[in-house]
Amino acid sequence: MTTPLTADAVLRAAPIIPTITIDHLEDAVPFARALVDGGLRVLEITLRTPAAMAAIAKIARDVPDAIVGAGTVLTPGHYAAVRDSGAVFAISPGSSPELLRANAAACPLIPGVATASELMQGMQAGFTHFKFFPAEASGGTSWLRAVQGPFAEARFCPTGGISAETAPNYLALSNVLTVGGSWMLPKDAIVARDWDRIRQLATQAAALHQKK
Ligand SMILES: O=C(O)C(=O)C[C@H](O)[C@H](O)COP(=O)(O)O
Repeated sequence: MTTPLTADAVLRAAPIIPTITIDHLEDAVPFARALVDGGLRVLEITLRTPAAMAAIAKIARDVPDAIVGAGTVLTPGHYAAVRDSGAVFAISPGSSPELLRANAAACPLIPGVATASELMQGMQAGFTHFKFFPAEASGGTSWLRAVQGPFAEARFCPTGGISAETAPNYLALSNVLTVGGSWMLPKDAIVARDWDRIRQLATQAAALHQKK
């Protein structure tokens, strides 16, 4: 078995992490290939559909350049299933004491936070890398700037309500390693299986990267 990537390496591997919901398992590989070909290799597959877990396993097997992880990891049970599915990382919109106790050695867990208290709980449990969710609704770049002082070691993947227009403002912050979002995945393109369009939108999203 290969050495697992750290949360830091996962979040530094691409400037933007698309948050992907897979309705049809047969879409998983062409969808992932389009994103990777466009320059977005870190993929968050949300556990919102019955196909999600099998989609992660298929992408892990068939798209070797992808760094595929699971999103919407809400419970230790989800985390354990994700770890066994071939996911390289697990990311959560929030954090519970039970989830923070998960042994994250084999598959880095990136818990979600939206308050200073949640950040303190996560850091006390040994985490330094977090999803900031829901980013726009929780204070956006102002929140991230405000926590730089008291929580200098914390690093973030802000997600939730971010667009192509606002992503560069987040990427300019020193405590932001990457930005998550679904703005480059329009529903009509997915339904039409227009993977060329997804690849073009991924290319545009990857170009937002400024200095990371
Ligand atoms: O399901 C999860 O684990 C989440 O954390 C939520 C997703 O990351 C956001 O829904 C993506 O945000 P949008 O770019 O606003 O679509």
